[in-house]
Amino acid sequence: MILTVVAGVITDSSGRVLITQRRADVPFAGCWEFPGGKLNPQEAPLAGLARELTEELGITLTAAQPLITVHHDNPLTQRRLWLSVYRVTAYHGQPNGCEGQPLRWCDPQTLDPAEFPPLDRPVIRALQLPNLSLITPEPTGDVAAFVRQLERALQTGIQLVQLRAKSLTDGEFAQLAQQVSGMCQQYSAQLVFNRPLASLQRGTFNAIAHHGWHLTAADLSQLTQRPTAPALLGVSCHTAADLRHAAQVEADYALLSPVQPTRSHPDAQPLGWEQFSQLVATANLPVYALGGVGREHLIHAQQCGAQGIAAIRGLWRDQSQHQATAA
Ligand SMILES: Nc1nc2c([nH]c(=O)n2[C@@H]2O[C@H](COP(=O)(O)OP(=O)(O)OP(=O)(O)O)[C@@H](O)[C@H]2O)c(=O)[nH]1
Repeated sequence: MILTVVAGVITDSSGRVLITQRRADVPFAGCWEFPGGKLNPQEAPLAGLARELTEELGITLTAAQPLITVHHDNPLTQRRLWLSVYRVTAYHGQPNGCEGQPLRWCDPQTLDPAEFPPLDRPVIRALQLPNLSLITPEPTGDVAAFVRQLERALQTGIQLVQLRAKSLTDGEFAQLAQQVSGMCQQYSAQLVFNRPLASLQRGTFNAIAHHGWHLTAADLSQLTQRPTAPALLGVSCHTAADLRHAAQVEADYALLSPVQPTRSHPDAQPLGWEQFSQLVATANLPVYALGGVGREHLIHAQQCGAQGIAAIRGLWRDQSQHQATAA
């Protein structure tokens, strides 16, 4: 049996999101959740969301966009629950707990998945992650120029940086990472290190503040559970099996590639947008489109269910710099 639930993320003018507390006499009693509920038979998702938000909060929904859809299979009841979460982008009225439920407005970065039903974990991550993820190009010699260009990229609003420098030794990487880490902190950007799993597990870079890990698909396949160390764990995926494994080890997000032909992996067979959206639909974690994409693909990627786009070339230099270089 399939049960479809819709929920809405309502945001106030300072970016806080509204969460509500479940009653004492229902499953996941006392947990916090995003307001919403089960769809009635034959009901369209947005109509169901509008009905639930009126019943629960007394507001009138006027516009919403998909954020993420996640699912859970219960082998005992043989029931699959689909939870489709929308960002509410416009509504009338003032939210109230019409059913007596407590309400709270929270900074998304402070949401604690332990206080929510387990299915909300990727939903919370989707709210905490930005929609652009920069992967740095291989640093070539002039480190100062590399760091200057990174700062320009951060100034365009990049909030998630993957430091990828395959040609550097661990020692050289650590030196560069030290500088990059300081700069990312200055711009409130999250930083993940793309290094072999063994170096990350050895704690080689532990002294460098506030970084997460990014693992290749090969390294992901070595994991049987989420490593305890990184606060943020990103993984590269190319297939449905990779995505399943990423969700099993509770990675925070995946980069799914290549969506389109890309210069960095000329021999790889592109997925195309159709297959990309099919894979994202059952991924159960936020997914970025990677491979031959740039800012101009962001809206399309999100329409395909993605969190956003990840890119080297497409985000390292903005369009005006490309034109200046070409001129
Ligand atoms: N609304 C909502 N439901 C969620 C979230 N996360 C999550 O796992 N669920 C699950 O989705 C289902 C929603 O069922 P519900 O009982 O709250 O739905 P409802 O408002 O239609 O209630 P009713 O059956 O009493 O009328 C529950 O199994 C709940 O645990 C969430 O963030 N928001």
